[in-house]
Amino acid sequence: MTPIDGYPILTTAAMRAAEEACGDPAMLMERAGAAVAAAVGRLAGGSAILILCGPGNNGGDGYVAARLMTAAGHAVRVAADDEPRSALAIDARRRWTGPVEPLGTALPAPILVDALFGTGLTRPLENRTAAALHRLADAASLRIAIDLPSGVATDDGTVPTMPPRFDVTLALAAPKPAHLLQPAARQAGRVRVLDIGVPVTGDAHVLARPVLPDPGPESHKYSRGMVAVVGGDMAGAAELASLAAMRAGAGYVLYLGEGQGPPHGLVRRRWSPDALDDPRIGAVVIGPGLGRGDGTGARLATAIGSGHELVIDGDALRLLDVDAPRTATTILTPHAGEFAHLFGKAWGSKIDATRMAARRADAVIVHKGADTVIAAPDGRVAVSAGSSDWLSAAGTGDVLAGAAGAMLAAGLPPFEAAGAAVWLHRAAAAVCGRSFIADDLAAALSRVR
Ligand SMILES: NC(=O)C1=CN([C@@H]2O[C@H](COP(=O)(O)OP(=O)(O)OC[C@H]3O[C@@H](n4cnc5c(N)ncnc54)[C@H](O)[C@@H]3O)[C@@H](O)[C@H]2O)[C@H](O)CC1
Ligand SMILES: [K+]
Repeated sequence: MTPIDGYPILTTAAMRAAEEACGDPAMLMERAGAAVAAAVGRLAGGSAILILCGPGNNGGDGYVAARLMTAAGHAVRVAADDEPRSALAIDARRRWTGPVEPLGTALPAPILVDALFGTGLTRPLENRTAAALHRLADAASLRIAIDLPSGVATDDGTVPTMPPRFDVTLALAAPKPAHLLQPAARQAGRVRVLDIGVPVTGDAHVLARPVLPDPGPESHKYSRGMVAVVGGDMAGAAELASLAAMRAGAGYVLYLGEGQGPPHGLVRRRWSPDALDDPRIGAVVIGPGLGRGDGTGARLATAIGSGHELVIDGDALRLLDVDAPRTATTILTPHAGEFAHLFGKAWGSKIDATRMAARRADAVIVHKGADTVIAAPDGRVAVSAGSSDWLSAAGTGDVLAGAAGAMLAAGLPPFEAAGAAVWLHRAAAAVCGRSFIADDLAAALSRVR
């Protein structure tokens, strides 16, 4: 049972290919069932367990786990409506010698294990199946899904049938898109991977703890990274981005706009067309509080023309022509609305859509949300899991843009810089707890840095 950070994310097709490359499928199901039995046995303590088994190999895993847990002394019952269909599941069912209760009349148990459907779900659950699953889950004190909560679409995280909210989901071999993408991810609860000896690789990964650029004895403010934040109509947003860049570790932050006041470490200058001429600038952040008034387009054109590495956020995303050639390394940080404005209707999952957008814009894209997806033009993807719902507040995007600027200016390549910023932002939100404001979030970057 390992946490998912850093794991490759596999679609159904990729998972099947990985399984097929592994040889004997019966042995794989036995290993999957054994891994489930060990994990559920540990989570259950001595409590009674009810396993719901479906007609495919997800159900097969359930029958194997039921047999092994019973042999290990656990009190296990099995409920199923459909006879198994796949050869593997038929064999697993045959080797379960206990009774199989109908789902509709099965009595609840404190530990509910959902082995109804996994990666093979092709349509919504039948009403009676969904009703039984919800009834038994509601009555349980611990709900565990095997591979996926039954009812979610593996590859895009949509929910053909809304499953109950699980406490734990045991992903077999690797996480799948539905473990990370909303709304499915929310229903999965804590996701842990069970290693069943299937080697997995891919170019999409769960965002892992970054290696952050720390200063050394030889460091000075410019070597730590100089960030220029271009201000505009709303000084507060650009100031928040500036503060976040400082808190994320930049050695020198230059705020180019109106307004004054603390922090005293922030260098303030009015915007001028030659304001970005300083070659020591490592990254320019533009968009937070830029507004849409006169001159904002010219500021964006100056920033793009400066050749400095760029973080383009907020209002600047409304002005940007994503298809126009750019020479500078660029990170774009759209939320869903900005993403739709820039790239039109999304195709496929959020992972697919973000990957295609990164190729098209030739930029690293941070597609924000409760399931932030980061994609690079070369096809690499990182997905952030488990961010705080309290991040849905004004100004938190400005903080992310500033942090991304700091990471770029410190010398991280753009995909790594974006990932590091998203990680720090999420970690800062976690230490802020509930109902924080964007200023608290920016301040908390220092604590998680
Ligand atoms: N990852 C691994 O290495 C291993 C995974 N295993 C488990 O196998 C399942 C996937 O099995 P599969 O048989 O392909 O799919 P399902 O069990 O999810 O169900 C398919 C089964 O159900 C029918 N069906 C689909 N949708 C519905 C519906 N809404 N209502 C009724 N019936 C439906 C479909 O036609 C099929 O007959 C994976 O998740 C793992 O749990 C293996 O153990 C091997 C190792
Ligand atoms: K399941």
